[in-house]
Amino acid sequence: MKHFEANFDGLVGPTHNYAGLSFGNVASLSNAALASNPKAAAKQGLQKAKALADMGMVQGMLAPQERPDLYTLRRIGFSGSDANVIQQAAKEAPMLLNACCSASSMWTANAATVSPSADTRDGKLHFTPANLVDKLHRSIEPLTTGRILTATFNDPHYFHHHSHLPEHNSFGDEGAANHTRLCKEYGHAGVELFVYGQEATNPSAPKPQKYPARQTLEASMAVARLHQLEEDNCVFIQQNPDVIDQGVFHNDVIAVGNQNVLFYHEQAFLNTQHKIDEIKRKLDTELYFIEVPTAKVSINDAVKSYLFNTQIITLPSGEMVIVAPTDCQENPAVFAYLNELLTLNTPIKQVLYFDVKQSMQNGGGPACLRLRVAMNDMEVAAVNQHTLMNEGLFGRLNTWVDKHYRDRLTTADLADPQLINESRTALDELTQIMKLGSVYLFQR
Ligand SMILES: N=C(N)NCCC[C@H](NC(=O)CCC(=O)O)C(=O)O
Repeated sequence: MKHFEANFDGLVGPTHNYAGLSFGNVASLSNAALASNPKAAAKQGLQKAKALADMGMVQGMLAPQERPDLYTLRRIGFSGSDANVIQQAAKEAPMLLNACCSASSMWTANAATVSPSADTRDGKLHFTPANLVDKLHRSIEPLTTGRILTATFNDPHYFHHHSHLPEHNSFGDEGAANHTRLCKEYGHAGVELFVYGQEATNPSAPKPQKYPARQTLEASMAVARLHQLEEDNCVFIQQNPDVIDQGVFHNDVIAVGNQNVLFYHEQAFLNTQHKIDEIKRKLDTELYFIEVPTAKVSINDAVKSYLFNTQIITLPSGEMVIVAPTDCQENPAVFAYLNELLTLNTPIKQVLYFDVKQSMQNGGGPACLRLRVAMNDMEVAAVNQHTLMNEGLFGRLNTWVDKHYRDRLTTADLADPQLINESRTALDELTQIMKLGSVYLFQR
C-alpha cells in the first residue's frame, strides 16, 4: 500500500476582505483599512495548489463558505428581505455585518483536526471540525465546514466525521493549526502533537496576559479521545504564553513539522526539552529537531515573515521542500536563515517561494491555507475525485473565478446587497464543478 500526505487548500471565497476582525493577529488588525482583491487572492491560492500538484503531490481543494451569512444576521434580529437585512446591519451594526461577510474559511488549517487511519484504534481517518469560538466571524464556520468535509471525504467506510466540540471557551478549538503529526513514514503510526494556549479549567496555569489563547488543553484532549488515539501516540505541549502576546495566535505561526522533522522557534513552547524527550520516547525513529534561535530570527521577524507558517512537504523523490511565502525572501534575517538551513544537513533540501500576499495581509500564510490529510491509496481513491487538483480542475476554477469574482472589495462594499446574488450564483456553480451536492443552506 502506498501512503501520501495530501494537502487540501481552501479556495478563497468571493467576499475576501480586510476587516480587522482578529484581535491578537497582528496582520489582520494592521491591514484593516486596505482594499482587498478577491480575484487575485483566489488565483494566488490556486497557483500554489497547482504547483504542488505539478510536483507530484496529492492536492485537493475545499470549497469556501456562503457569505454574507444571512442566517446569522437573521438569528440576531435583522429581518425583511435579504437586501433589507444587509442594509439594516450595515447601518446599525457594521462590525457584525463584517463578521458575517468574512471569507475566513479559506484558512483550512483551522477547518478541522485530522488523524490518519494509521494512528486510530478503529483504523479510520477521523475529522473534527474546529469550533473556532474565540472569534465571532470564525465561530459561524463549523457546521458548513462539516458538510463540506463530508462531501469531500464522502465514504463512511474510510472516513469518520465528528461534530465540532461544545461552543464554549473551555473547548476553544482551532483545528490543525495547533496540531502536528510526526512519523517515520506517513503510513506508520505517528505521534500527534497537540499544542494548546491555556488550560481552561485550571485558573493557576500559565496563560497569555494581552491576547487570547484560542486553543485549550481541554479541547485538544477531547479531540484525541474522539479520534481514538492511544496515550502513547499523543504529546500535549503548551505554547509559550509570551509569544501569544507577541502575535503568535496559532502554533503554526511558530512551529511546523513533517515526518521526522520538527522546525520551531526557540521560544515556541513551555518545557521544550521535557517535551522533546517525551516525543523521542514515544516515536522510535531518527528525529530532526530544528530549533531556530532568537539571535538569528526574532519573534517579530517570524511573525512578520511567517517563517514557520511554511509547509514542509516530502516530494515523491523523498526529498523535503519548504513552501514559503515571498515575505520570507523580503526579510533579510529570515532569508539568510533559510539559506543557512539548506546547508545544515537536515532532510530539507530546497525552499520554494510563493506569492500569497492577499492571504498574508490577513495573517494567513501557505500553511494556514491548507489542511493536511495523510492517506493510503485506497483512501485517496475514496475521496470525491472532483475536489482533487489537476489540469482540468485548475482550468475550471480559474475560469470560474474570472467569471464571478471582483478585483476590489472594501468593507464599505459589504453593504452592497448585490454581493448576496454574486456569491450564491458563484457557489451554486462551484458545487456543480466539485460535485459537492447541496452543502450550502441557500441550496436546501
Ligand atoms: N494560522 C492559521 N492557521 N490561520 C490563519 C488564520 C487567519 C485568520 N485571519 C482572519 O480571520 C482575519 C479576518 C479579517 O480581519 O478580515 C484568523 O485570525 O483566524
